[in-house]
Amino acid sequence: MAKSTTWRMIAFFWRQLADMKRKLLRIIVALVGVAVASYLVPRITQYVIDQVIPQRAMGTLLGAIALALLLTAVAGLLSGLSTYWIGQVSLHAIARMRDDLFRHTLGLDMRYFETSQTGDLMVVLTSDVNTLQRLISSNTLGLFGSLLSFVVVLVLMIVQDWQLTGLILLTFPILFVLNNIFVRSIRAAYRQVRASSGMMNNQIQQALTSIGLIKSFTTEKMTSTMFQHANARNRDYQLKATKLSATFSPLTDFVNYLGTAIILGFGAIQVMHGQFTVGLIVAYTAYLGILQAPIRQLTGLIQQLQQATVSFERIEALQAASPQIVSPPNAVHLPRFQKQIRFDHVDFSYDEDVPVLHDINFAINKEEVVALVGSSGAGKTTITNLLARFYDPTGGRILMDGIDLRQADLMSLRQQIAIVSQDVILLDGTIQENLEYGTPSASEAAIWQAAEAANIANFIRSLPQGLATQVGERGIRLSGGQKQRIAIARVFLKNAPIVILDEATAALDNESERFVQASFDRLMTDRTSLVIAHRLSTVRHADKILVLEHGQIVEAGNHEQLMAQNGRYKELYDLQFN
Ligand SMILES: Nc1ncnc2c1ncn2[C@@H]1O[C@H](COP(=O)(O)OP(=O)(O)OP(=O)(O)O)[C@@H](O)[C@H]1O
Repeated sequence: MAKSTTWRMIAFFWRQLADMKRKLLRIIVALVGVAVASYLVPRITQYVIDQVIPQRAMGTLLGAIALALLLTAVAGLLSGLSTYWIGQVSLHAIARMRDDLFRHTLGLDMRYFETSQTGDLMVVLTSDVNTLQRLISSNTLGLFGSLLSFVVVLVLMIVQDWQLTGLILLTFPILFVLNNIFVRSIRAAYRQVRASSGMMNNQIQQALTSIGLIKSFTTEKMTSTMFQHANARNRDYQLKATKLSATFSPLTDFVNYLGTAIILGFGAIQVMHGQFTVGLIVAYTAYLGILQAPIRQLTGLIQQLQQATVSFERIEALQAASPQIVSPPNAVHLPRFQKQIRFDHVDFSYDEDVPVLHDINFAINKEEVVALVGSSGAGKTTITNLLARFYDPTGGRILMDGIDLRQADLMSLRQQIAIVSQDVILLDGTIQENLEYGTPSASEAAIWQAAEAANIANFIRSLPQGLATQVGERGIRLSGGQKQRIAIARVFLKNAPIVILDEATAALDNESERFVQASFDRLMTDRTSLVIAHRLSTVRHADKILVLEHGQIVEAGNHEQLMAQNGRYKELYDLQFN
């Protein structure tokens, strides 16, 4: 599994890089340049020691040093350029991937978001993508440069002295095995560190978001003790990882030096027998460094690769999630709503075995107000969810002017529906930005008109910064009623022919309630409304009231008719009235 994921990941990156082949070629040329230069510089050192010094050739010395400097400078320039180019290529690929993933996520069904943890999605969209970014960063791709140098230098060394080269290579398996052991144990350690950091973060997040709860139940001490435990665990795991690193570094240094010792010992004996020069020993010591670098990097890369495959699998899972609620291939563009919305024998369940709506039949004619009443959990919100096509019925159909919603272009449907729900969502930004959300082309006059209609214009005018006042998390605190009226003004601007209202005026005081109610009434005028009614005034004036119980319509009619029936509606009515 892990292996095939690695291949899929490589294939994925290859596709991402497909239109950047010319840049890749430039990078490879630069890296070859670096490899050749890093081979040549020690050769010059060798030449100076073995030829120039014995001959006391001053002119040659200056030339050799100038050449070495020039080569080093060129290698530096090429290496800098390749790092930058690699960064360019990989950052482009990652940015594109992040865009694609975000767009894809926004397009997923409501059901997907309701069944996934927001925290998990955040991890995929941020840290999993970052892990992949690290994998294809300059550091890692730079490994190919080191490998290139490795091969070039190795071949040239073998040609020069295969015996000594063979001896040096003896230390490499030890280095590789040592690295692998380390990588494996440090990975286990870091897994624990990550898990415990995650736990700690969750605790912090939960405490900050439920600070009111903590204070009112005076659970500060309990909460901080719990945090202390998590923090201590995290510290111990970190320490374990640090200990591993601390042990490993000197060990590698020792094995690395073993290589130098071999060159020194073997080389010195050869020099004594006149078969080797001092310069060659110096050059070989430099080459040893060039050979050792990729081995260290390689094990680092294997570690990153393993982390990245875990991330890649999660990203793939997100990519594989495909929305069911989409426009069909030959979608009908819904013209502006004309006559009637009809629920035709609609059944629905969120989970297969728990039916929520059963055989729902009703019609809403143009400019009518249809109210949904019934006890909590009866299915009122679910009906509105189906009308906005956040979900599809599991049985029956919903028609708008005779067109099945599933046949319609989704945009053309949702643009005709405005929703005012109980939880008002204001964005971090100015009042104006909140009002024109979804209608960015609105003129200032239209904005004020909508604000007037929603009974919020006077309040906005009373603010020193007016429409430019910041609201949301970092802005001024608005009352529940003010927030709701901003949301209503937003809906006025959208000017959709159909409104879904979840009248949540219960939480408001009388004064605010009056304001909000007045703007609701204005909103419903000349529009077609489906209202989850909590208040009697709306219910009374509704053209039709549907009484829902356990997902079924048990009574339907207007207020007078239903009162006369003396059934469930009257019971609910009396309950509220008394
Ligand atoms: N996303 C969901 N996934 C699974 N079940 C759900 C989901 N949303 C609602 N339900 C269930 O569907 C049933 C109907 O819920 P719905 O929200 O439509 O009721 P409601 O009449 O609007 O209630 P309330 O007046 O309390 O808002 C309930 O039993 C509820 O638990």
